[in-house]
Amino acid sequence: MPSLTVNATLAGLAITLLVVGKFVVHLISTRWVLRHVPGPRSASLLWGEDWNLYHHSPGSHYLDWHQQFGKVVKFRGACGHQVLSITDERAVAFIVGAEGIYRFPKPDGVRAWFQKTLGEGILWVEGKEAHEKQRRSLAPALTHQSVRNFMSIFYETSGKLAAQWTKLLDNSPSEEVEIEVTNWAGRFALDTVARAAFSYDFNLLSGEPNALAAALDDLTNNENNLSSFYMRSLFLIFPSILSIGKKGEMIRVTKAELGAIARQMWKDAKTTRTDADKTLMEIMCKSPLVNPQPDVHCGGKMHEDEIVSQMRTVLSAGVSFSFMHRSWVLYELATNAPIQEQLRAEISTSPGDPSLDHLNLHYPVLNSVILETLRLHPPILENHHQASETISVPLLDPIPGSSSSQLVIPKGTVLLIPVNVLQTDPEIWGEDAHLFRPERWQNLKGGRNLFAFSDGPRQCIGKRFALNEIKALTATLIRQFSFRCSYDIEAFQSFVIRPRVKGQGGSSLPLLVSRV
Ligand code: HEM
Repeated sequence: MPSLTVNATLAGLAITLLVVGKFVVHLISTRWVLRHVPGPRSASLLWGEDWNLYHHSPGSHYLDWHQQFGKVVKFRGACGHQVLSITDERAVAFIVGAEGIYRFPKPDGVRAWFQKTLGEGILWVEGKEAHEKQRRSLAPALTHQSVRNFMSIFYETSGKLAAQWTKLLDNSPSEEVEIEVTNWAGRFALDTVARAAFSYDFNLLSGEPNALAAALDDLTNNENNLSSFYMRSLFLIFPSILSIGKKGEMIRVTKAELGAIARQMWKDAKTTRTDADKTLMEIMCKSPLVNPQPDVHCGGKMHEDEIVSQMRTVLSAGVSFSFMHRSWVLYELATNAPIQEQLRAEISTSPGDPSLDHLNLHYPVLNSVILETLRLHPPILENHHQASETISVPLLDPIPGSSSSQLVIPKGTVLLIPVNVLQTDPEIWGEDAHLFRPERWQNLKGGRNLFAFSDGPRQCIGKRFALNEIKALTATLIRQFSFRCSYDIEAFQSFVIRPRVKGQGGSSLPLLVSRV
Protein backbone atom coordinates (compact mmCIF):
# COMPACT_ATOMS: atom_id res chain seq x y z
CA MET A 1 0.00 0.00 0.00
CA PRO A 2 2.68 2.58 0.95
CA SER A 3 4.51 1.86 -2.33
CA LEU A 4 1.27 2.59 -4.22
CA THR A 5 1.07 5.97 -2.49
CA VAL A 6 4.73 6.69 -3.29
CA ASN A 7 4.18 5.73 -6.94
CA ALA A 8 1.11 7.96 -7.19
CA THR A 9 3.03 10.87 -5.62
CA LEU A 10 5.93 10.36 -8.02
CA ALA A 11 3.57 10.18 -11.00
CA GLY A 12 1.85 13.40 -9.83
CA LEU A 13 5.23 15.10 -9.45
CA ALA A 14 6.34 13.96 -12.89
CA ILE A 15 3.13 15.29 -14.50
CA THR A 16 3.49 18.62 -12.70
CA LEU A 17 7.14 18.90 -13.79
CA LEU A 18 6.14 18.06 -17.37
CA VAL A 19 3.40 20.71 -17.43
CA VAL A 20 5.65 23.36 -15.83
CA GLY A 21 8.55 22.36 -18.12
CA LYS A 22 6.37 22.67 -21.23
CA PHE A 23 5.12 26.06 -20.03
CA VAL A 24 8.70 27.33 -19.44
CA VAL A 25 9.94 26.06 -22.84
CA HIS A 26 6.94 27.75 -24.47
CA LEU A 27 7.70 31.02 -22.64
CA ILE A 28 11.35 31.03 -23.69
CA SER A 29 10.74 30.14 -27.34
CA THR A 30 7.86 32.63 -27.69
CA ARG A 31 9.94 35.36 -26.12
CA TRP A 32 12.74 34.67 -28.58
CA VAL A 33 10.52 34.74 -31.69
CA LEU A 34 8.72 37.91 -30.54
CA ARG A 35 11.86 39.68 -29.26
CA HIS A 36 11.59 42.48 -31.85
CA VAL A 37 7.97 43.34 -30.98
CA PRO A 38 7.88 46.46 -28.77
CA GLY A 39 5.90 46.80 -25.58
CA PRO A 40 5.83 47.99 -21.97
CA ARG A 41 8.16 46.67 -19.26
CA SER A 42 6.32 44.30 -16.96
CA ALA A 43 4.93 45.95 -13.85
CA SER A 44 5.00 42.71 -11.83
CA LEU A 45 6.91 39.45 -12.15
CA LEU A 46 3.91 37.37 -11.10
CA TRP A 47 0.98 39.26 -12.61
CA GLY A 48 2.69 41.01 -15.52
CA GLU A 49 0.38 43.82 -16.69
CA ASP A 50 -2.81 42.10 -15.56
CA TRP A 51 -3.10 44.02 -12.30
CA ASN A 52 -2.85 47.39 -14.08
CA LEU A 53 -5.21 46.33 -16.85
CA TYR A 54 -7.81 45.21 -14.34
CA HIS A 55 -7.63 48.15 -11.97
CA HIS A 56 -7.47 51.08 -14.37
CA SER A 57 -10.09 52.52 -16.64
CA PRO A 58 -10.95 49.72 -19.13
CA GLY A 59 -8.80 49.84 -22.21
CA SER A 60 -6.82 52.94 -21.14
CA HIS A 61 -3.53 51.00 -21.17
CA TYR A 62 -4.19 49.66 -24.66
CA LEU A 63 -4.71 53.24 -25.87
CA ASP A 64 -1.42 54.38 -24.27
CA TRP A 65 0.58 51.40 -25.49
CA HIS A 66 -0.61 51.57 -29.08
CA GLN A 67 0.07 55.29 -29.16
CA GLN A 68 3.57 54.70 -27.82
CA PHE A 69 4.62 51.45 -29.56
CA GLY A 70 2.56 51.17 -32.76
CA LYS A 71 0.00 48.72 -34.04
CA VAL A 72 1.50 45.53 -32.60
CA VAL A 73 2.33 45.56 -28.90
CA LYS A 74 3.73 42.80 -26.70
CA PHE A 75 3.08 42.62 -22.97
CA ARG A 76 3.21 40.03 -20.22
CA GLY A 77 0.21 38.52 -18.50
CA ALA A 78 0.21 36.39 -15.33
CA CYS A 79 3.19 34.04 -14.81
CA GLY A 80 5.12 35.72 -17.61
CA HIS A 81 3.03 34.50 -20.54
CA GLN A 82 3.33 36.72 -23.61
CA VAL A 83 0.29 38.46 -25.05
CA LEU A 84 0.13 40.38 -28.31
CA SER A 85 -2.25 43.31 -28.69
CA ILE A 86 -2.91 43.91 -32.39
CA THR A 87 -4.65 46.81 -34.16
CA ASP A 88 -2.94 46.62 -37.57
CA GLU A 89 -5.90 46.61 -40.01
CA ARG A 90 -4.49 43.96 -42.33
CA ALA A 91 -3.50 41.66 -39.47
CA VAL A 92 -6.89 42.05 -37.77
CA ALA A 93 -8.74 41.34 -41.04
CA PHE A 94 -6.57 38.22 -41.53
CA ILE A 95 -7.05 36.90 -37.98
CA VAL A 96 -10.86 37.23 -37.87
CA GLY A 97 -11.34 36.58 -41.60
CA ALA A 98 -11.96 33.25 -43.37
CA GLU A 99 -8.22 32.53 -43.71
CA GLY A 100 -7.29 33.05 -40.09
CA ILE A 101 -10.24 32.51 -37.80
CA TYR A 102 -10.05 28.72 -37.51
CA ARG A 103 -6.26 28.87 -37.11
CA PHE A 104 -6.68 31.48 -34.37
CA PRO A 105 -9.35 29.87 -32.18
CA LYS A 106 -10.45 31.24 -28.83
CA PRO A 107 -7.83 30.61 -26.10
CA ASP A 108 -8.33 27.39 -24.09
CA GLY A 109 -9.36 29.40 -21.01
CA VAL A 110 -12.07 31.32 -22.88
CA ARG A 111 -13.42 28.07 -24.36
CA ALA A 112 -13.38 26.46 -20.92
CA TRP A 113 -15.41 29.40 -19.60
CA PHE A 114 -18.04 28.96 -22.32
CA GLN A 115 -18.10 25.19 -21.91
CA LYS A 116 -18.56 25.38 -18.15
CA THR A 117 -21.19 28.11 -18.22
CA LEU A 118 -23.11 27.33 -21.42
CA GLY A 119 -22.07 23.92 -22.72
CA GLU A 120 -20.70 22.94 -26.10
CA GLY A 121 -22.65 25.50 -28.15
CA ILE A 122 -21.56 27.94 -30.82
CA LEU A 123 -19.45 30.16 -28.55
CA TRP A 124 -17.41 27.12 -27.52
CA VAL A 125 -17.14 25.19 -30.79
CA GLU A 126 -13.96 25.37 -32.88
CA GLY A 127 -12.95 24.00 -36.29
CA LYS A 128 -14.46 25.14 -39.60
CA GLU A 129 -16.80 22.21 -40.16
CA ALA A 130 -18.17 21.97 -36.63
CA HIS A 131 -18.60 25.74 -36.29
CA GLU A 132 -20.28 26.14 -39.67
CA LYS A 133 -22.71 23.37 -38.80
CA GLN A 134 -23.75 25.13 -35.58
CA ARG A 135 -23.88 28.52 -37.29
CA ARG A 136 -26.11 27.19 -40.10
CA SER A 137 -28.56 25.81 -37.57
CA LEU A 138 -28.89 29.19 -35.83
CA ALA A 139 -28.69 31.55 -38.81
CA PRO A 140 -32.30 31.13 -40.10
CA ALA A 141 -33.57 32.21 -36.68
CA LEU A 142 -31.69 35.51 -36.76
CA THR A 143 -32.24 36.72 -40.34
CA HIS A 144 -33.66 40.13 -41.21
CA GLN A 145 -37.10 38.52 -41.67
CA SER A 146 -36.97 36.66 -38.34
CA VAL A 147 -35.95 39.81 -36.50
CA ARG A 148 -38.79 41.66 -38.26
CA ASN A 149 -41.14 39.10 -36.70
CA PHE A 150 -39.59 39.69 -33.26
CA MET A 151 -40.36 43.44 -33.38
CA SER A 152 -43.75 42.97 -31.69
CA ILE A 153 -41.97 41.23 -28.78
CA PHE A 154 -39.41 44.05 -28.58
CA TYR A 155 -42.19 46.65 -28.37
CA GLU A 156 -44.21 44.59 -25.91
CA THR A 157 -41.34 44.19 -23.42
CA SER A 158 -40.32 47.84 -23.95
CA GLY A 159 -43.92 48.81 -23.10
CA LYS A 160 -43.81 46.68 -19.93
CA LEU A 161 -40.62 48.40 -18.81
CA ALA A 162 -42.12 51.83 -19.51
CA ALA A 163 -45.25 50.86 -17.52
CA GLN A 164 -43.10 49.93 -14.50
CA TRP A 165 -41.25 53.23 -14.63
CA THR A 166 -44.57 55.08 -14.92
CA LYS A 167 -45.75 53.24 -11.81
CA LEU A 168 -42.60 54.35 -9.95
CA LEU A 169 -43.35 57.96 -10.94
CA ASP A 170 -47.03 57.60 -9.95
CA ASN A 171 -45.98 56.43 -6.50
CA SER A 172 -43.40 59.16 -6.00
CA PRO A 173 -44.17 62.48 -4.30
CA SER A 174 -41.67 64.09 -6.65
CA GLU A 175 -41.91 64.59 -10.41
CA GLU A 176 -38.58 62.90 -10.84
CA VAL A 177 -37.47 59.49 -9.56
CA GLU A 178 -34.05 57.94 -9.37
CA ILE A 179 -34.02 54.61 -11.23
CA GLU A 180 -31.16 52.12 -11.20
CA VAL A 181 -31.07 51.49 -14.92
CA THR A 182 -28.66 48.52 -15.21
CA ASN A 183 -30.96 46.30 -13.16
CA TRP A 184 -33.97 47.08 -15.39
CA ALA A 185 -31.84 46.74 -18.54
CA GLY A 186 -30.91 43.20 -17.43
CA ARG A 187 -34.54 42.31 -16.75
CA PHE A 188 -35.57 43.73 -20.12
CA ALA A 189 -32.85 41.80 -21.97
CA LEU A 190 -33.65 38.43 -20.36
CA ASP A 191 -37.42 38.78 -20.78
CA THR A 192 -37.03 39.81 -24.42
CA VAL A 193 -34.56 37.16 -25.50
CA ALA A 194 -36.43 34.37 -23.64
CA ARG A 195 -39.70 35.40 -25.31
CA ALA A 196 -38.06 35.48 -28.74
CA ALA A 197 -36.08 32.28 -28.22
CA PHE A 198 -38.65 30.06 -26.52
CA SER A 199 -41.90 31.99 -26.02
CA TYR A 200 -40.93 31.72 -22.35
CA ASP A 201 -41.89 34.59 -20.08
CA PHE A 202 -39.64 35.02 -17.04
CA ASN A 203 -41.79 38.05 -16.21
CA LEU A 204 -38.80 39.82 -14.72
CA LEU A 205 -40.30 43.12 -15.79
CA SER A 206 -42.88 42.63 -13.06
CA GLY A 207 -40.04 43.85 -10.83
CA GLU A 208 -40.08 40.74 -8.61
CA PRO A 209 -36.72 39.20 -7.60
CA ASN A 210 -35.64 36.26 -9.76
CA ALA A 211 -32.95 33.76 -8.84
CA LEU A 212 -31.86 32.98 -12.40
CA ALA A 213 -31.52 36.65 -13.35
CA ALA A 214 -29.49 37.26 -10.18
CA ALA A 215 -27.26 34.23 -10.92
CA LEU A 216 -26.65 35.35 -14.52
CA ASP A 217 -25.76 38.80 -13.28
CA ASP A 218 -23.46 37.53 -10.51
CA LEU A 219 -21.62 35.36 -12.99
CA THR A 220 -20.54 38.29 -15.10
CA ASN A 221 -20.41 41.04 -12.47
CA ASN A 222 -16.92 41.20 -11.01
CA GLU A 223 -16.95 44.34 -8.91
CA ASN A 224 -13.16 44.56 -9.03
CA ASN A 225 -12.71 42.25 -6.04
CA LEU A 226 -9.55 40.21 -5.52
CA SER A 227 -10.98 36.77 -6.24
CA SER A 228 -12.42 38.02 -9.54
CA PHE A 229 -9.02 39.41 -10.42
CA TYR A 230 -7.27 36.07 -9.74
CA MET A 231 -9.90 34.22 -11.75
CA ARG A 232 -9.71 36.62 -14.68
CA SER A 233 -5.95 36.73 -14.70
CA LEU A 234 -5.30 33.01 -14.36
CA PHE A 235 -8.07 31.34 -16.36
CA LEU A 236 -6.33 32.00 -19.69
CA ILE A 237 -3.34 29.88 -18.63
CA PHE A 238 -4.96 27.55 -16.05
CA PRO A 239 -8.56 27.00 -17.25
CA SER A 240 -9.24 24.51 -14.41
CA ILE A 241 -9.42 27.48 -11.98
CA LEU A 242 -12.98 27.96 -13.29
CA SER A 243 -14.09 24.83 -11.42
CA ILE A 244 -13.06 25.91 -7.94
CA GLY A 245 -14.45 28.06 -5.15
CA LYS A 246 -17.62 30.13 -4.96
CA LYS A 247 -17.44 31.19 -8.58
CA GLY A 248 -17.02 27.58 -9.72
CA GLU A 249 -20.17 26.62 -7.79
CA MET A 250 -22.04 29.62 -9.22
CA ILE A 251 -21.04 28.57 -12.74
CA ARG A 252 -22.35 25.01 -12.16
CA VAL A 253 -25.66 26.18 -10.69
CA THR A 254 -26.37 28.75 -13.41
CA LYS A 255 -25.53 26.26 -16.13
CA ALA A 256 -27.89 23.67 -14.61
CA GLU A 257 -30.74 26.20 -14.24
CA LEU A 258 -30.40 27.52 -17.77
CA GLY A 259 -30.15 23.93 -19.04
CA ALA A 260 -33.34 22.85 -17.24
CA ILE A 261 -35.30 25.69 -18.84
CA ALA A 262 -33.82 25.07 -22.30
CA ARG A 263 -34.53 21.30 -22.04
CA GLN A 264 -38.14 21.88 -21.06
CA MET A 265 -38.60 24.34 -23.91
CA TRP A 266 -37.02 21.90 -26.33
CA LYS A 267 -39.47 19.19 -25.25
CA ASP A 268 -42.39 21.59 -25.70
CA ALA A 269 -41.16 22.62 -29.15
CA LYS A 270 -40.93 18.97 -30.19
CA THR A 271 -44.52 18.24 -29.27
CA THR A 272 -46.20 21.52 -30.21
CA ARG A 273 -46.64 21.93 -33.95
CA THR A 274 -47.12 25.51 -35.08
CA ASP A 275 -47.72 26.81 -38.57
CA ALA A 276 -45.82 30.04 -38.08
CA ASP A 277 -42.09 30.06 -37.36
CA LYS A 278 -42.43 32.18 -34.28
CA THR A 279 -39.58 31.52 -31.94
CA LEU A 280 -35.91 30.88 -32.40
CA MET A 281 -36.44 27.40 -31.01
CA GLU A 282 -39.20 26.62 -33.53
CA ILE A 283 -37.15 27.96 -36.42
CA MET A 284 -34.15 25.87 -35.34
CA CYS A 285 -36.43 22.91 -34.92
CA LYS A 286 -37.41 23.13 -38.59
CA SER A 287 -33.83 23.47 -39.77
CA PRO A 288 -32.82 20.53 -42.02
CA LEU A 289 -29.69 20.22 -39.88
CA VAL A 290 -31.77 19.58 -36.82
CA ASN A 291 -34.64 17.84 -38.46
CA PRO A 292 -33.92 15.88 -41.63
CA GLN A 293 -37.63 15.67 -42.48
CA PRO A 294 -39.18 19.08 -41.93
CA ASP A 295 -42.71 17.71 -41.80
CA VAL A 296 -42.06 15.47 -38.82
CA HIS A 297 -41.31 16.55 -35.29
CA CYS A 298 -37.81 17.60 -34.27
CA GLY A 299 -35.06 15.15 -33.59
CA GLY A 300 -32.32 13.70 -35.71
CA LYS A 301 -29.15 15.36 -36.79
CA MET A 302 -28.42 17.64 -33.84
CA HIS A 303 -28.21 16.00 -30.47
CA GLU A 304 -30.55 17.24 -27.74
CA ASP A 305 -27.53 18.29 -25.63
CA GLU A 306 -26.25 20.37 -28.55
CA ILE A 307 -29.63 22.09 -28.92
CA VAL A 308 -29.78 22.78 -25.18
CA SER A 309 -26.23 24.22 -25.21
CA GLN A 310 -27.20 26.34 -28.19
CA MET A 311 -30.29 27.74 -26.50
CA ARG A 312 -28.33 28.38 -23.30
CA THR A 313 -25.75 30.21 -25.42
CA VAL A 314 -28.34 32.36 -27.18
CA LEU A 315 -29.98 33.28 -23.86
CA SER A 316 -26.70 34.14 -22.24
CA ALA A 317 -25.17 35.98 -25.24
CA GLY A 318 -28.44 37.81 -25.85
CA VAL A 319 -28.37 39.07 -22.27
CA SER A 320 -24.74 39.33 -21.14
CA PHE A 321 -23.28 40.85 -24.33
CA SER A 322 -26.07 43.29 -24.90
CA PHE A 323 -27.72 44.56 -21.74
CA MET A 324 -24.98 47.04 -20.86
CA HIS A 325 -25.34 48.64 -24.29
CA ARG A 326 -28.90 49.62 -23.29
CA SER A 327 -27.59 51.22 -20.09
CA TRP A 328 -24.85 53.14 -21.90
CA VAL A 329 -27.34 54.47 -24.48
CA LEU A 330 -29.48 55.93 -21.67
CA TYR A 331 -26.38 57.26 -19.94
CA GLU A 332 -25.25 59.10 -23.09
CA LEU A 333 -28.74 60.55 -23.60
CA ALA A 334 -28.93 61.61 -19.95
CA THR A 335 -25.61 63.44 -20.18
CA ASN A 336 -26.21 64.98 -23.63
CA ALA A 337 -29.45 66.95 -23.25
CA PRO A 338 -29.52 68.52 -26.76
CA ILE A 339 -29.12 65.08 -28.40
CA GLN A 340 -31.86 63.71 -26.16
CA GLU A 341 -34.16 66.54 -27.35
CA GLN A 342 -33.24 65.96 -30.99
CA LEU A 343 -33.99 62.26 -30.66
CA ARG A 344 -37.34 62.88 -28.95
CA ALA A 345 -38.33 65.29 -31.71
CA GLU A 346 -37.39 62.69 -34.34
CA ILE A 347 -39.32 59.86 -32.64
CA SER A 348 -42.39 62.07 -32.08
CA THR A 349 -42.88 62.38 -35.84
CA SER A 350 -44.27 58.83 -35.83
CA PRO A 351 -47.61 58.21 -34.07
CA GLY A 352 -47.23 54.47 -33.36
CA ASP A 353 -44.43 51.93 -32.99
CA PRO A 354 -42.30 52.25 -36.14
CA SER A 355 -41.71 49.07 -38.15
CA LEU A 356 -38.21 47.62 -38.46
CA ASP A 357 -37.71 49.11 -41.95
CA HIS A 358 -39.05 52.46 -40.87
CA LEU A 359 -36.73 52.49 -37.84
CA ASN A 360 -33.72 51.68 -39.96
CA LEU A 361 -34.42 54.10 -42.80
CA HIS A 362 -36.13 57.14 -41.32
CA TYR A 363 -34.56 57.74 -37.91
CA PRO A 364 -31.03 59.03 -38.52
CA VAL A 365 -30.63 60.42 -35.00
CA LEU A 366 -31.74 57.16 -33.36
CA ASN A 367 -29.47 55.07 -35.56
CA SER A 368 -26.48 57.32 -34.95
CA VAL A 369 -27.01 57.39 -31.18
CA ILE A 370 -27.06 53.57 -31.07
CA LEU A 371 -23.91 53.23 -33.20
CA GLU A 372 -22.02 56.03 -31.48
CA THR A 373 -22.71 54.45 -28.08
CA LEU A 374 -21.41 51.10 -29.32
CA ARG A 375 -18.33 52.85 -30.66
CA LEU A 376 -17.47 54.54 -27.36
CA HIS A 377 -18.74 51.77 -25.06
CA PRO A 378 -18.05 48.43 -26.78
CA PRO A 379 -19.49 45.86 -24.34
CA ILE A 380 -16.70 43.39 -25.13
CA LEU A 381 -13.39 45.20 -24.78
CA GLU A 382 -11.04 42.58 -26.18
CA ASN A 383 -11.43 39.90 -28.81
CA HIS A 384 -9.13 37.02 -27.67
CA HIS A 385 -7.47 34.39 -29.87
CA GLN A 386 -4.65 31.86 -29.60
CA ALA A 387 -2.36 30.67 -32.40
CA SER A 388 -3.08 26.96 -33.01
CA GLU A 389 0.18 26.70 -35.01
CA THR A 390 3.06 29.05 -35.83
CA ILE A 391 1.48 31.46 -38.31
CA SER A 392 2.83 34.29 -40.44
CA VAL A 393 0.34 37.15 -40.42
CA PRO A 394 0.38 40.00 -43.01
CA LEU A 395 0.86 43.55 -41.72
CA LEU A 396 -0.17 46.87 -43.25
CA ASP A 397 2.55 48.72 -41.32
CA PRO A 398 5.82 46.91 -40.53
CA ILE A 399 6.81 46.84 -36.88
CA PRO A 400 9.02 49.87 -36.05
CA GLY A 401 12.66 49.04 -36.80
CA SER A 402 11.73 46.23 -39.21
CA SER A 403 10.96 46.25 -42.93
CA SER A 404 9.01 43.01 -42.94
CA SER A 405 5.33 43.11 -43.76
CA GLN A 406 4.83 39.77 -42.01
CA LEU A 407 4.59 38.98 -38.31
CA VAL A 408 5.44 35.44 -37.21
CA ILE A 409 3.21 34.45 -34.29
CA PRO A 410 4.44 31.32 -32.46
CA LYS A 411 2.07 28.45 -31.71
CA GLY A 412 0.23 28.92 -28.42
CA THR A 413 0.63 32.72 -28.27
CA VAL A 414 -2.44 34.50 -26.91
CA LEU A 415 -3.39 37.62 -28.80
CA LEU A 416 -6.09 40.18 -28.38
CA ILE A 417 -7.70 42.84 -30.52
CA PRO A 418 -8.52 45.87 -28.33
CA VAL A 419 -11.88 47.08 -29.66
CA ASN A 420 -11.68 50.48 -27.94
CA VAL A 421 -8.40 51.32 -29.73
CA LEU A 422 -9.82 50.41 -33.16
CA GLN A 423 -13.00 52.37 -32.52
CA THR A 424 -11.28 55.55 -31.35
CA ASP A 425 -8.38 55.67 -33.79
CA PRO A 426 -8.06 59.39 -34.73
CA GLU A 427 -6.73 58.41 -38.18
CA ILE A 428 -10.10 56.80 -38.91
CA TRP A 429 -12.56 58.65 -36.69
CA GLY A 430 -10.92 62.07 -36.54
CA GLU A 431 -9.33 64.09 -33.75
CA ASP A 432 -12.62 64.17 -31.82
CA ALA A 433 -12.79 60.34 -31.79
CA HIS A 434 -12.95 60.28 -27.98
CA LEU A 435 -16.15 62.41 -27.94
CA PHE A 436 -19.78 61.30 -28.14
CA ARG A 437 -20.82 62.89 -31.41
CA PRO A 438 -23.60 60.85 -33.07
CA GLU A 439 -23.80 63.20 -36.04
CA ARG A 440 -20.49 61.78 -37.31
CA TRP A 441 -22.50 58.76 -38.53
CA GLN A 442 -24.71 60.92 -40.72
CA ASN A 443 -21.80 62.17 -42.82
CA LEU A 444 -19.99 58.87 -43.23
CA LYS A 445 -17.82 58.62 -46.31
CA GLY A 446 -17.40 54.84 -45.96
CA GLY A 447 -14.51 52.86 -44.57
CA ARG A 448 -15.55 53.24 -40.94
CA ASN A 449 -16.79 50.07 -39.43
CA LEU A 450 -17.48 49.14 -35.86
CA PHE A 451 -15.63 46.16 -34.47
CA ALA A 452 -17.95 45.78 -31.45
CA PHE A 453 -19.64 42.77 -33.08
CA SER A 454 -16.29 41.45 -34.39
CA ASP A 455 -16.05 40.56 -38.07
CA GLY A 456 -15.72 37.60 -40.46
CA PRO A 457 -17.22 34.11 -40.14
CA ARG A 458 -17.50 34.36 -36.33
CA GLN A 459 -18.91 37.85 -36.07
CA CYS A 460 -21.94 38.26 -33.83
CA ILE A 461 -24.87 36.36 -35.28
CA GLY A 462 -27.27 38.30 -33.05
CA LYS A 463 -26.23 41.74 -34.35
CA ARG A 464 -29.55 42.50 -36.12
CA PHE A 465 -31.47 41.26 -33.10
CA ALA A 466 -29.44 43.43 -30.72
CA LEU A 467 -29.61 46.60 -32.84
CA ASN A 468 -33.34 46.45 -33.50
CA GLU A 469 -34.18 45.51 -29.94
CA ILE A 470 -32.34 48.55 -28.57
CA LYS A 471 -33.93 50.81 -31.19
CA ALA A 472 -37.44 49.67 -30.18
CA LEU A 473 -36.60 50.17 -26.50
CA THR A 474 -35.04 53.61 -26.97
CA ALA A 475 -37.91 54.79 -29.18
CA THR A 476 -40.43 53.66 -26.55
CA LEU A 477 -38.64 55.21 -23.57
CA ILE A 478 -37.64 58.53 -25.11
CA ARG A 479 -41.24 59.25 -26.09
CA GLN A 480 -42.40 58.97 -22.48
CA PHE A 481 -39.46 59.90 -20.26
CA SER A 482 -36.74 62.46 -19.85
CA PHE A 483 -33.36 61.45 -18.37
CA ARG A 484 -30.74 63.24 -16.28
CA CYS A 485 -27.65 61.99 -14.52
CA SER A 486 -26.48 63.61 -11.29
CA TYR A 487 -23.61 61.21 -10.51
CA ASP A 488 -20.08 60.94 -11.74
CA ILE A 489 -20.19 57.63 -13.65
CA GLU A 490 -17.14 55.56 -14.56
CA ALA A 491 -16.68 52.41 -16.62
CA PHE A 492 -15.15 49.32 -15.03
CA GLN A 493 -13.89 46.00 -16.28
CA SER A 494 -16.21 43.09 -15.67
CA PHE A 495 -17.16 40.32 -18.13
CA VAL A 496 -18.44 43.24 -20.19
CA ILE A 497 -17.72 46.92 -19.58
CA ARG A 498 -20.21 48.13 -16.99
CA PRO A 499 -21.00 51.57 -15.54
CA ARG A 500 -20.89 52.40 -11.84
CA VAL A 501 -20.96 55.44 -9.61
CA LYS A 502 -17.33 56.57 -9.43
CA GLY A 503 -15.44 54.90 -6.61
CA GLN A 504 -18.26 52.49 -5.68
CA GLY A 505 -18.11 48.70 -6.00
CA GLY A 506 -20.91 47.09 -7.98
CA SER A 507 -22.31 48.07 -11.32
CA SER A 508 -25.02 50.70 -11.19
CA LEU A 509 -26.38 53.55 -13.24
CA PRO A 510 -28.80 55.69 -11.23
CA LEU A 511 -30.58 58.09 -13.57
CA LEU A 512 -33.16 60.76 -12.73
CA VAL A 513 -36.26 59.98 -14.75
CA SER A 514 -39.29 62.23 -15.24
CA ARG A 515 -42.31 62.26 -17.55
CA VAL A 516 -41.97 64.17 -20.80
C1 HEM B 1 -24.80 44.92 -28.19
C2 HEM B 1 -25.00 43.62 -28.25
C3 HEM B 1 -24.02 42.57 -28.67
C4 HEM B 1 -22.66 42.66 -28.86
C5 HEM B 1 -21.76 43.88 -28.70
C6 HEM B 1 -22.20 41.36 -29.28
C7 HEM B 1 -20.89 41.06 -29.59
C8 HEM B 1 -20.45 39.82 -30.04
C9 HEM B 1 -19.09 39.51 -30.38
C10 HEM B 1 -17.90 40.47 -30.30
C11 HEM B 1 -19.06 38.22 -30.79
C12 HEM B 1 -17.82 37.44 -31.26
C13 HEM B 1 -17.27 36.67 -30.08
C14 HEM B 1 -16.06 35.88 -30.51
O1 HEM B 1 -16.20 34.78 -30.98
O2 HEM B 1 -14.98 36.41 -30.34
C15 HEM B 1 -20.40 37.70 -30.69
C16 HEM B 1 -20.76 36.42 -31.01
C17 HEM B 1 -22.02 35.92 -30.83
N1 HEM B 1 -23.15 36.62 -30.45
FE1 HEM B 1 -23.25 38.58 -30.02
N2 HEM B 1 -23.27 40.50 -29.32
C18 HEM B 1 -24.40 41.20 -28.97
C19 HEM B 1 -25.69 40.72 -28.91
C20 HEM B 1 -26.06 39.43 -29.19
C21 HEM B 1 -27.42 38.93 -29.14
C22 HEM B 1 -28.65 39.78 -28.80
C23 HEM B 1 -27.37 37.61 -29.45
C24 HEM B 1 -28.48 36.61 -29.58
C25 HEM B 1 -29.75 36.88 -29.76
C26 HEM B 1 -25.98 37.28 -29.70
C27 HEM B 1 -25.51 36.03 -30.04
C28 HEM B 1 -24.20 35.75 -30.37
C29 HEM B 1 -23.74 34.42 -30.75
C30 HEM B 1 -24.60 33.16 -30.79
C31 HEM B 1 -22.38 34.53 -31.05
C32 HEM B 1 -21.42 33.43 -31.52
C33 HEM B 1 -21.22 33.53 -33.04
C34 HEM B 1 -20.20 32.54 -33.59
O3 HEM B 1 -19.31 32.11 -32.88
O4 HEM B 1 -20.33 32.21 -34.78
N3 HEM B 1 -25.22 38.41 -29.54
N4 HEM B 1 -21.23 38.70 -30.23
